[in-house]
Amino acid sequence: MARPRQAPSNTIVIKLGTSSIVHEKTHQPLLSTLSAVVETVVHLREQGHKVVLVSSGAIGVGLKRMDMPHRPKGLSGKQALAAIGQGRLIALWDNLFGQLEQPIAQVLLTRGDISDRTRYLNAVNTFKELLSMGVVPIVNENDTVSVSEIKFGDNDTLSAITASMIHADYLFLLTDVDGLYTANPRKDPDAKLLHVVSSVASIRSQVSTSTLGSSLGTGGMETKLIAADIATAAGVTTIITSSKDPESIFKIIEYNNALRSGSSTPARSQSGRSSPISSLPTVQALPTSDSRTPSGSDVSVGLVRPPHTVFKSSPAPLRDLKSWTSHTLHPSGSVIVDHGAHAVLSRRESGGRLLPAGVLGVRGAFASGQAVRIVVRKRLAGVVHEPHPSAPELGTSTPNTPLLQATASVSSSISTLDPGLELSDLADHALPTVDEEATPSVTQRVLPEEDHVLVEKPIDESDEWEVEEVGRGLANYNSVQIDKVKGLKSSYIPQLLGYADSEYVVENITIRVPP
Ligand SMILES: N[C@@H](CCC(=O)OP(=O)(O)O)C(=O)O
Repeated sequence: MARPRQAPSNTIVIKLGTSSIVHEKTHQPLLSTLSAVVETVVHLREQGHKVVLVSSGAIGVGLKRMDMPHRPKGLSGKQALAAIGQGRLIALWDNLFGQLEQPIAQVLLTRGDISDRTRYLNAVNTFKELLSMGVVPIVNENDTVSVSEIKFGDNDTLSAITASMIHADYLFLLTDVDGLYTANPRKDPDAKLLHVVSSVASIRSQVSTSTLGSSLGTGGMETKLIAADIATAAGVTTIITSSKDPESIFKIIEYNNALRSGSSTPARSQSGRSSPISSLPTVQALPTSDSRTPSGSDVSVGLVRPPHTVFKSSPAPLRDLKSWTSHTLHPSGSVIVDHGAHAVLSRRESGGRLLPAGVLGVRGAFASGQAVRIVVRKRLAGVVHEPHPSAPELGTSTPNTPLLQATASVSSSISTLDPGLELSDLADHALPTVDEEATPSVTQRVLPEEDHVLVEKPIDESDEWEVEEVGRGLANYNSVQIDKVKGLKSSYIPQLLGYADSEYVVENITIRVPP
Protein backbone atom coordinates (compact mmCIF):
# COMPACT_ATOMS: atom_id res chain seq x y z
CA MET A 1 0.00 0.00 0.00
CA ALA A 2 1.36 3.42 -0.97
CA ARG A 3 2.24 5.57 2.00
CA PRO A 4 0.78 9.08 2.16
CA ARG A 5 3.32 11.60 0.88
CA GLN A 6 5.07 13.28 3.78
CA ALA A 7 5.31 17.09 3.53
CA PRO A 8 8.98 18.18 3.53
CA SER A 9 10.27 19.22 6.91
CA ASN A 10 12.06 22.51 6.99
CA THR A 11 14.25 24.46 9.37
CA ILE A 12 12.42 27.67 10.12
CA VAL A 13 13.60 30.79 11.95
CA ILE A 14 10.85 33.11 13.19
CA LYS A 15 11.78 36.60 14.36
CA LEU A 16 9.43 38.62 16.53
CA GLY A 17 10.12 42.32 17.12
CA THR A 18 9.50 44.29 20.30
CA SER A 19 6.34 45.84 18.89
CA SER A 20 4.85 42.35 18.58
CA ILE A 21 5.81 41.35 22.13
CA VAL A 22 4.87 44.31 24.32
CA HIS A 23 2.38 47.13 23.93
CA GLU A 24 4.10 50.22 22.62
CA LYS A 25 2.72 52.51 25.34
CA THR A 26 1.87 50.33 28.34
CA HIS A 27 4.65 47.74 27.81
CA GLN A 28 2.16 45.03 28.80
CA PRO A 29 2.99 41.72 27.11
CA LEU A 30 0.79 41.08 24.07
CA LEU A 31 -0.41 37.74 25.38
CA SER A 32 -2.75 36.87 22.53
CA THR A 33 0.01 37.35 19.95
CA LEU A 34 2.54 35.44 22.04
CA SER A 35 0.10 32.58 22.59
CA ALA A 36 -0.68 32.41 18.87
CA VAL A 37 3.06 32.28 18.12
CA VAL A 38 3.51 29.47 20.64
CA GLU A 39 0.65 27.46 19.12
CA THR A 40 2.01 27.99 15.62
CA VAL A 41 5.52 26.94 16.61
CA VAL A 42 4.22 23.82 18.35
CA HIS A 43 2.11 22.90 15.29
CA LEU A 44 5.12 23.42 13.05
CA ARG A 45 7.10 21.10 15.32
CA GLU A 46 4.31 18.51 15.14
CA GLN A 47 4.58 18.63 11.36
CA GLY A 48 8.27 17.75 11.64
CA HIS A 49 9.76 21.21 11.15
CA LYS A 50 12.65 22.48 13.26
CA VAL A 51 11.97 25.94 14.65
CA VAL A 52 14.15 28.67 16.15
CA LEU A 53 12.55 31.78 17.62
CA VAL A 54 14.44 35.08 17.66
CA SER A 55 12.72 37.18 20.29
CA SER A 56 13.29 40.87 20.98
CA GLY A 57 11.51 42.47 23.92
CA ALA A 58 13.95 42.32 26.83
CA ILE A 59 14.15 46.11 27.13
CA GLY A 60 10.38 46.45 26.72
CA VAL A 61 9.71 43.90 29.46
CA GLY A 62 12.36 45.60 31.63
CA LEU A 63 10.57 48.94 31.20
CA LYS A 64 7.35 47.41 32.46
CA ARG A 65 9.09 45.76 35.42
CA MET A 66 10.67 49.03 36.51
CA ASP A 67 7.56 51.05 35.62
CA MET A 68 9.58 53.35 33.40
CA PRO A 69 7.80 55.18 30.54
CA HIS A 70 10.64 55.43 27.99
CA ARG A 71 13.79 53.63 26.91
CA PRO A 72 16.80 55.26 28.56
CA LYS A 73 19.08 57.18 26.23
CA GLY A 74 22.38 55.84 27.51
CA LEU A 75 23.84 52.46 26.63
CA SER A 76 24.26 51.29 30.22
CA GLY A 77 20.63 52.14 31.01
CA LYS A 78 19.46 50.01 28.08
CA GLN A 79 21.80 47.21 29.07
CA ALA A 80 20.48 47.27 32.63
CA LEU A 81 16.87 47.15 31.44
CA ALA A 82 17.65 44.32 29.05
CA ALA A 83 19.21 42.41 31.94
CA ILE A 84 16.08 43.02 34.03
CA GLY A 85 13.71 42.13 31.21
CA GLN A 86 15.47 39.14 29.62
CA GLY A 87 14.86 36.84 32.59
CA ARG A 88 11.17 37.70 32.69
CA LEU A 89 10.90 37.45 28.91
CA ILE A 90 12.33 33.94 28.80
CA ALA A 91 10.21 32.96 31.82
CA LEU A 92 7.14 34.17 29.93
CA TRP A 93 8.07 32.13 26.85
CA ASP A 94 8.87 29.10 29.01
CA ASN A 95 5.51 29.41 30.73
CA LEU A 96 3.58 29.64 27.46
CA PHE A 97 5.49 26.86 25.69
CA GLY A 98 5.34 24.81 28.89
CA GLN A 99 1.52 24.77 28.65
CA LEU A 100 1.97 22.69 25.50
CA GLU A 101 4.85 20.60 26.87
CA GLN A 102 7.32 22.19 24.49
CA PRO A 103 10.84 22.60 25.92
CA ILE A 104 12.73 25.77 25.05
CA ALA A 105 16.32 27.00 25.46
CA GLN A 106 17.72 30.50 25.87
CA VAL A 107 20.54 31.44 23.47
CA LEU A 108 22.08 34.89 23.93
CA LEU A 109 24.61 35.93 21.30
CA THR A 110 26.85 38.85 20.44
CA ARG A 111 28.67 39.39 17.18
CA GLY A 112 31.89 38.90 19.13
CA ASP A 113 30.76 35.40 20.10
CA ILE A 114 30.63 34.25 16.53
CA SER A 115 33.48 36.32 15.07
CA ASP A 116 35.83 33.66 16.32
CA ARG A 117 35.57 30.64 14.07
CA THR A 118 35.75 28.14 16.95
CA ARG A 119 33.07 29.89 18.97
CA TYR A 120 30.95 30.21 15.84
CA LEU A 121 31.20 26.46 15.20
CA ASN A 122 30.38 25.79 18.85
CA ALA A 123 27.27 27.93 18.57
CA VAL A 124 26.27 26.05 15.38
CA ASN A 125 26.77 22.72 17.18
CA THR A 126 24.66 23.86 20.13
CA PHE A 127 21.83 24.87 17.79
CA LYS A 128 22.06 21.51 16.01
CA GLU A 129 21.99 19.62 19.27
CA LEU A 130 19.02 21.58 20.61
CA LEU A 131 17.07 21.09 17.40
CA SER A 132 17.81 17.39 17.30
CA MET A 133 16.56 17.17 20.91
CA GLY A 134 13.24 18.69 19.80
CA VAL A 135 13.87 21.92 21.71
CA VAL A 136 12.91 25.39 20.46
CA PRO A 137 15.92 27.70 20.93
CA ILE A 138 14.88 31.28 21.74
CA VAL A 139 17.57 33.72 20.64
CA ASN A 140 18.20 37.33 21.63
CA GLU A 141 21.22 39.59 21.57
CA ASN A 142 23.26 39.45 24.77
CA ASP A 143 22.63 43.14 25.40
CA THR A 144 24.40 43.24 28.76
CA VAL A 145 27.82 42.86 27.18
CA SER A 146 27.14 44.21 23.68
CA VAL A 147 28.89 47.42 22.81
CA SER A 148 29.07 48.93 19.35
CA GLU A 149 31.96 46.80 18.05
CA ILE A 150 30.36 43.52 19.02
CA LYS A 151 26.71 44.37 18.56
CA PHE A 152 24.48 42.94 15.87
CA GLY A 153 22.62 46.18 16.42
CA ASP A 154 19.17 44.84 15.72
CA ASN A 155 17.47 41.50 15.91
CA ASP A 156 16.60 41.47 12.21
CA THR A 157 20.30 41.09 11.43
CA LEU A 158 20.73 38.63 14.29
CA SER A 159 17.90 36.50 12.92
CA ALA A 160 19.41 36.52 9.42
CA ILE A 161 22.80 35.45 10.76
CA THR A 162 21.17 32.77 12.90
CA ALA A 163 19.27 31.50 9.85
CA SER A 164 22.52 31.37 7.81
CA MET A 165 24.35 29.61 10.65
CA ILE A 166 21.89 26.75 10.84
CA HIS A 167 21.24 26.61 7.08
CA ALA A 168 17.57 27.37 7.59
CA ASP A 169 15.12 26.99 4.74
CA TYR A 170 12.98 29.93 5.83
CA LEU A 171 13.35 33.12 7.82
CA PHE A 172 10.03 34.70 8.82
CA LEU A 173 10.30 38.32 9.96
CA LEU A 174 7.04 38.89 11.83
CA THR A 175 6.28 42.55 12.28
CA ASP A 176 3.51 45.13 12.56
CA VAL A 177 2.86 45.26 8.79
CA ASP A 178 2.07 42.43 6.44
CA GLY A 179 4.97 42.93 4.03
CA LEU A 180 7.15 45.38 2.19
CA TYR A 181 5.32 48.30 0.60
CA THR A 182 6.23 50.86 -2.03
CA ALA A 183 5.27 53.58 0.48
CA ASN A 184 4.09 53.78 4.07
CA PRO A 185 0.70 52.03 3.94
CA ARG A 186 -0.46 53.88 7.06
CA LYS A 187 -0.08 57.20 5.31
CA ASP A 188 -0.32 56.51 1.60
CA PRO A 189 -3.46 54.76 0.29
CA ASP A 190 -1.66 54.03 -2.99
CA ALA A 191 1.07 52.05 -1.23
CA LYS A 192 1.48 48.67 -2.92
CA LEU A 193 2.55 45.42 -1.31
CA LEU A 194 5.47 43.73 -3.06
CA HIS A 195 4.88 40.02 -3.52
CA VAL A 196 8.11 38.45 -4.68
CA VAL A 197 11.53 40.07 -4.57
CA SER A 198 14.37 38.44 -6.47
CA SER A 199 17.04 40.97 -5.57
CA VAL A 200 17.07 43.35 -2.62
CA ALA A 201 19.41 45.73 -4.45
CA SER A 202 17.03 46.08 -7.37
CA ILE A 203 13.99 47.09 -5.30
CA ARG A 204 15.69 49.41 -2.82
CA SER A 205 14.82 52.53 -4.76
CA GLN A 206 11.19 51.46 -5.18
CA VAL A 207 10.26 50.99 -1.55
CA SER A 208 9.77 52.97 1.59
CA THR A 209 12.20 51.93 4.29
CA SER A 210 11.50 54.85 6.57
CA THR A 211 8.28 53.18 7.63
CA LEU A 212 7.24 51.47 10.70
CA GLY A 213 9.86 51.24 13.34
CA SER A 214 8.08 51.40 16.68
CA SER A 215 9.34 53.63 19.47
CA LEU A 216 10.56 50.56 21.31
CA GLY A 217 12.33 48.53 18.66
CA THR A 218 15.50 49.34 16.80
CA GLY A 219 14.45 47.92 13.47
CA GLY A 220 12.04 49.12 10.83
CA MET A 221 12.02 48.15 7.17
CA GLU A 222 15.63 49.11 6.44
CA THR A 223 17.00 46.48 8.81
CA LYS A 224 14.56 43.96 7.36
CA LEU A 225 15.96 44.57 3.89
CA ILE A 226 19.48 44.13 5.23
CA ALA A 227 18.40 40.91 6.93
CA ALA A 228 16.73 39.67 3.73
CA ASP A 229 19.92 40.45 1.81
CA ILE A 230 22.10 38.50 4.26
CA ALA A 231 19.74 35.53 4.56
CA THR A 232 18.92 35.14 0.88
CA ALA A 233 22.63 35.34 -0.01
CA ALA A 234 23.10 32.37 2.31
CA GLY A 235 20.27 30.45 0.61
CA VAL A 236 17.48 31.21 3.10
CA THR A 237 14.08 32.17 1.71
CA THR A 238 12.99 35.24 3.67
CA ILE A 239 9.43 36.35 4.33
CA ILE A 240 8.04 39.52 5.86
CA THR A 241 4.53 39.18 7.21
CA SER A 242 2.33 40.35 10.06
CA SER A 243 2.74 39.09 13.61
CA LYS A 244 -1.00 39.55 14.15
CA ASP A 245 -1.75 36.24 12.49
CA PRO A 246 1.20 33.88 13.06
CA GLU A 247 -0.85 30.97 11.71
CA SER A 248 -0.47 32.53 8.28
CA ILE A 249 2.99 30.90 8.33
CA PHE A 250 1.25 27.61 7.43
CA LYS A 251 -0.74 29.25 4.65
CA ILE A 252 2.36 30.98 3.30
CA ILE A 253 4.29 27.71 3.20
CA GLU A 254 1.33 25.93 1.62
CA TYR A 255 0.80 28.69 -0.93
CA ASN A 256 4.39 28.69 -1.99
CA ASN A 257 4.51 24.88 -2.07
CA ALA A 258 1.56 25.02 -4.45
CA LEU A 259 3.37 27.53 -6.63
CA ARG A 260 6.42 25.29 -6.58
CA SER A 261 4.52 22.26 -7.73
CA GLY A 262 3.69 24.23 -10.88
CA SER A 263 7.40 24.69 -11.51
CA SER A 264 9.23 22.30 -13.82
CA THR A 265 12.64 22.63 -12.16
CA PRO A 266 12.34 22.45 -8.38
CA ALA A 267 15.54 23.59 -6.66
CA ARG A 268 17.09 21.79 -3.70
CA SER A 269 16.71 23.19 -0.24
CA GLN A 270 19.56 23.84 2.20
CA SER A 271 19.00 20.46 3.69
CA GLY A 272 18.76 18.68 0.37
CA ARG A 273 14.96 18.75 0.17
CA SER A 274 12.99 20.57 -2.46
CA SER A 275 13.03 24.24 -1.56
CA PRO A 276 9.55 25.65 -1.61
CA ILE A 277 10.41 29.10 -2.75
CA SER A 278 13.77 29.21 -4.45
CA SER A 279 12.04 27.21 -7.16
CA LEU A 280 9.24 29.69 -7.67
CA PRO A 281 8.82 30.68 -11.26
CA THR A 282 10.22 34.18 -11.58
CA VAL A 283 7.24 36.10 -10.44
CA GLN A 284 6.57 39.70 -9.83
CA ALA A 285 8.68 42.22 -8.04
CA LEU A 286 5.82 44.66 -8.14
CA PRO A 287 2.10 44.01 -7.96
CA THR A 288 1.51 45.69 -11.28
CA SER A 289 3.08 42.74 -13.04
CA ASP A 290 1.84 39.91 -10.87
CA SER A 291 -0.75 37.26 -11.54
CA ARG A 292 -3.18 38.12 -8.74
CA THR A 293 -6.82 38.56 -9.35
CA PRO A 294 -8.47 41.55 -7.67
CA SER A 295 -9.70 39.25 -4.90
CA GLY A 296 -6.14 38.29 -4.03
CA SER A 297 -6.24 34.70 -5.25
CA ASP A 298 -3.48 33.51 -7.50
CA VAL A 299 -4.90 32.12 -10.72
CA SER A 300 -1.94 29.79 -11.15
CA VAL A 301 -2.51 27.87 -7.89
CA GLY A 302 -6.15 28.56 -7.04
CA LEU A 303 -5.33 29.65 -3.49
CA VAL A 304 -5.87 32.92 -1.74
CA ARG A 305 -2.47 34.51 -1.34
CA PRO A 306 -1.84 35.28 2.33
CA PRO A 307 -0.42 38.79 2.56
CA HIS A 308 3.37 38.66 2.69
CA THR A 309 6.50 39.57 0.80
CA VAL A 310 8.85 36.76 -0.11
CA PHE A 311 12.52 37.32 -0.89
CA LYS A 312 13.79 34.49 -3.05
CA SER A 313 16.90 32.72 -1.87
CA SER A 314 20.00 33.00 -4.00
CA PRO A 315 20.31 30.17 -6.53
CA ALA A 316 24.07 30.14 -5.74
CA PRO A 317 24.26 30.56 -1.95
CA LEU A 318 27.52 31.58 -0.30
CA ARG A 319 29.43 28.69 1.16
CA ASP A 320 29.49 28.62 4.94
CA LEU A 321 32.95 30.14 5.36
CA LYS A 322 32.29 32.95 2.92
CA SER A 323 28.96 33.71 4.50
CA TRP A 324 30.65 33.79 7.89
CA THR A 325 33.36 36.09 6.61
CA SER A 326 30.98 38.50 4.94
CA HIS A 327 28.37 38.85 7.61
CA THR A 328 29.48 37.79 11.01
CA LEU A 329 32.90 39.30 11.26
CA HIS A 330 33.48 42.90 12.16
CA PRO A 331 36.15 44.07 9.70
CA SER A 332 39.26 45.38 11.39
CA GLY A 333 40.58 47.42 8.48
CA SER A 334 40.51 47.86 4.74
CA VAL A 335 42.56 46.68 1.79
CA ILE A 336 42.32 49.09 -1.13
CA VAL A 337 42.40 47.23 -4.43
CA ASP A 338 42.68 48.50 -7.96
CA HIS A 339 39.89 48.18 -10.49
CA GLY A 340 41.59 45.30 -12.28
CA ALA A 341 41.73 43.31 -9.06
CA HIS A 342 38.10 44.17 -8.34
CA ALA A 343 37.11 42.86 -11.78
CA VAL A 344 39.08 39.64 -11.37
CA LEU A 345 37.82 39.01 -7.84
CA SER A 346 34.27 39.29 -9.14
CA ARG A 347 34.87 36.25 -11.32
CA ARG A 348 34.34 32.82 -9.86
CA GLU A 349 37.70 31.58 -11.25
CA SER A 350 39.59 33.95 -8.96
CA GLY A 351 38.65 31.69 -6.06
CA GLY A 352 38.17 34.84 -3.95
CA ARG A 353 41.94 35.24 -3.50
CA LEU A 354 43.85 38.50 -3.84
CA LEU A 355 47.49 38.73 -4.95
CA PRO A 356 49.61 41.61 -3.63
CA ALA A 357 49.83 42.95 -7.19
CA GLY A 358 46.25 44.17 -6.99
CA VAL A 359 46.69 46.05 -3.71
CA LEU A 360 47.02 49.83 -3.69
CA GLY A 361 47.19 50.26 0.06
CA VAL A 362 45.80 49.32 3.44
CA ARG A 363 43.96 51.30 6.05
CA GLY A 364 43.54 50.49 9.70
CA ALA A 365 45.53 47.96 11.69
CA PHE A 366 44.64 44.31 11.43
CA ALA A 367 46.27 41.02 12.21
CA SER A 368 46.68 38.02 9.98
CA GLY A 369 43.46 36.01 10.04
CA GLN A 370 41.19 38.98 10.72
CA ALA A 371 38.38 40.13 8.46
CA VAL A 372 39.04 43.11 6.20
CA ARG A 373 36.95 45.24 3.91
CA ILE A 374 37.85 45.13 0.25
CA VAL A 375 37.62 48.73 -0.90
CA VAL A 376 37.90 50.40 -4.32
CA ARG A 377 38.39 54.03 -5.11
CA LYS A 378 35.76 55.74 -7.14
CA ARG A 379 36.47 58.96 -8.93
CA LEU A 380 33.86 61.60 -8.32
CA ALA A 381 31.53 62.60 -11.13
CA GLY A 382 32.96 64.79 -13.85
CA VAL A 383 36.44 63.32 -13.78
CA VAL A 384 37.35 60.87 -16.52
CA HIS A 385 38.92 57.63 -15.40
CA GLU A 386 41.06 55.78 -17.91
CA PRO A 387 42.08 52.34 -16.76
CA HIS A 388 45.52 51.22 -17.74
CA PRO A 389 45.33 49.11 -20.92
CA SER A 390 46.98 46.15 -19.25
CA ALA A 391 45.01 46.41 -16.04
CA PRO A 392 42.49 43.56 -16.22
CA GLU A 393 44.56 40.57 -15.17
CA LEU A 394 45.31 40.50 -11.51
CA GLY A 395 48.79 39.32 -10.78
CA THR A 396 50.15 39.62 -14.30
CA SER A 397 53.03 42.03 -14.41
CA THR A 398 52.98 44.94 -16.78
CA PRO A 399 56.61 45.49 -17.75
CA ASN A 400 58.10 48.94 -18.19
CA THR A 401 55.42 50.74 -16.23
CA PRO A 402 56.46 52.48 -13.05
CA LEU A 403 54.44 51.82 -9.95
CA LEU A 404 52.65 54.93 -8.97
CA GLN A 405 51.91 55.93 -5.48
CA ALA A 406 48.47 57.40 -5.25
CA THR A 407 48.06 60.97 -4.14
CA ALA A 408 44.58 62.22 -3.62
CA SER A 409 42.53 64.58 -1.63
CA VAL A 410 40.02 62.38 0.01
CA SER A 411 36.31 62.61 -0.05
CA SER A 412 35.17 59.50 1.72
CA SER A 413 31.67 58.20 1.49
CA ILE A 414 29.77 55.82 3.69
CA SER A 415 30.03 52.33 2.36
CA THR A 416 26.99 50.93 0.66
CA LEU A 417 27.58 47.60 2.38
CA ASP A 418 28.15 48.47 5.97
CA PRO A 419 25.16 50.19 7.46
CA GLY A 420 26.99 50.29 10.77
CA LEU A 421 29.79 52.38 9.34
CA GLU A 422 30.05 55.58 11.29
CA LEU A 423 31.86 58.83 10.76
CA SER A 424 34.71 57.68 12.94
CA ASP A 425 35.24 54.81 10.53
CA LEU A 426 35.90 57.15 7.65
CA ALA A 427 39.47 57.73 8.72
CA ASP A 428 39.91 54.10 7.93
CA HIS A 429 39.09 54.90 4.34
CA ALA A 430 41.62 57.65 3.84
CA LEU A 431 43.73 57.13 0.75
CA PRO A 432 47.49 56.79 0.47
CA THR A 433 49.61 59.84 -0.17
CA VAL A 434 53.15 60.09 -1.50
CA ASP A 435 54.41 61.91 1.54
CA GLU A 436 53.23 59.31 4.03
CA GLU A 437 56.51 58.60 5.76
CA ALA A 438 55.28 55.41 7.33
CA THR A 439 54.67 53.91 3.93
CA PRO A 440 57.92 53.53 2.01
CA SER A 441 57.19 53.45 -1.70
CA VAL A 442 58.20 50.52 -3.82
CA THR A 443 60.58 52.77 -5.77
CA GLN A 444 62.44 53.41 -2.53
CA ARG A 445 62.96 49.68 -2.24
CA VAL A 446 64.82 49.83 -5.59
CA LEU A 447 63.08 46.90 -7.18
CA PRO A 448 63.53 46.19 -10.88
CA GLU A 449 61.01 48.14 -12.88
CA GLU A 450 59.54 45.08 -14.53
CA ASP A 451 58.44 43.82 -11.13
CA HIS A 452 56.22 46.79 -10.50
CA VAL A 453 52.69 45.91 -11.29
CA LEU A 454 50.75 48.95 -12.34
CA VAL A 455 47.07 48.54 -12.63
CA GLU A 456 45.79 52.08 -12.45
CA LYS A 457 46.60 55.39 -14.03
CA PRO A 458 48.24 58.11 -12.00
CA ILE A 459 45.92 60.29 -10.00
CA ASP A 460 46.09 63.99 -10.37
CA GLU A 461 46.57 65.73 -7.05
CA SER A 462 43.52 67.87 -7.63
CA ASP A 463 41.29 64.85 -8.16
CA GLU A 464 38.79 63.99 -5.54
CA TRP A 465 37.92 60.40 -4.75
CA GLU A 466 35.40 58.56 -2.75
CA VAL A 467 35.77 54.98 -1.64
CA GLU A 468 33.36 52.12 -1.67
CA GLU A 469 33.38 48.80 0.12
CA VAL A 470 32.84 46.08 -2.47
CA GLY A 471 33.40 42.98 -0.39
CA ARG A 472 35.10 41.32 2.54
CA GLY A 473 37.72 38.66 3.10
CA LEU A 474 40.21 37.21 5.56
CA ALA A 475 43.74 38.63 5.65
CA ASN A 476 46.65 36.20 5.32
CA TYR A 477 49.14 38.82 6.52
CA ASN A 478 48.86 41.76 8.89
CA SER A 479 48.29 45.32 7.71
CA VAL A 480 51.96 46.34 7.88
CA GLN A 481 53.02 43.29 5.90
CA ILE A 482 50.40 43.80 3.19
CA ASP A 483 51.46 47.42 2.91
CA LYS A 484 55.04 46.28 2.35
CA VAL A 485 54.18 43.97 -0.53
CA LYS A 486 51.42 46.00 -2.15
CA GLY A 487 51.64 46.29 -5.91
CA LEU A 488 54.28 43.59 -6.19
CA LYS A 489 54.56 40.08 -7.52
CA SER A 490 54.06 37.42 -4.86
CA SER A 491 57.64 36.24 -5.37
CA TYR A 492 58.74 39.29 -3.34
CA ILE A 493 56.84 38.18 -0.24
CA PRO A 494 59.65 36.00 1.26
CA GLN A 495 62.26 38.64 0.46
CA LEU A 496 60.33 41.51 2.05
CA LEU A 497 58.64 39.71 4.93
CA GLY A 498 61.20 37.04 5.70
CA TYR A 499 58.69 34.25 5.14
CA ALA A 500 55.70 33.43 2.96
CA ASP A 501 52.63 31.65 4.28
CA SER A 502 50.71 32.22 1.09
CA GLU A 503 51.13 33.95 -2.26
CA TYR A 504 47.76 35.60 -1.60
CA VAL A 505 47.37 38.50 0.81
CA VAL A 506 43.62 38.09 1.35
CA GLU A 507 41.49 34.97 0.84
CA ASN A 508 37.86 33.88 1.15
CA ILE A 509 36.79 37.11 -0.46
CA THR A 510 33.14 37.64 -1.23
CA ILE A 511 32.54 40.48 -3.67
CA ARG A 512 29.09 41.95 -3.05
CA VAL A 513 29.36 44.95 -5.38
CA PRO A 514 30.51 43.97 -8.87
CA PRO A 515 32.54 46.44 -10.93
N1 LIG B 1 17.75 42.96 22.15
C1 LIG B 1 16.73 43.98 22.27
C2 LIG B 1 15.96 44.14 20.99
C3 LIG B 1 16.62 44.90 19.93
C4 LIG B 1 15.79 44.91 18.63
O1 LIG B 1 16.29 44.65 17.54
O2 LIG B 1 14.49 45.13 18.73
P1 LIG B 1 13.43 45.06 17.50
O3 LIG B 1 13.78 46.11 16.46
O4 LIG B 1 12.16 45.29 18.13
O5 LIG B 1 13.52 43.68 16.90
C5 LIG B 1 15.69 43.58 23.32
O6 LIG B 1 15.51 42.39 23.57
O7 LIG B 1 15.05 44.49 23.84
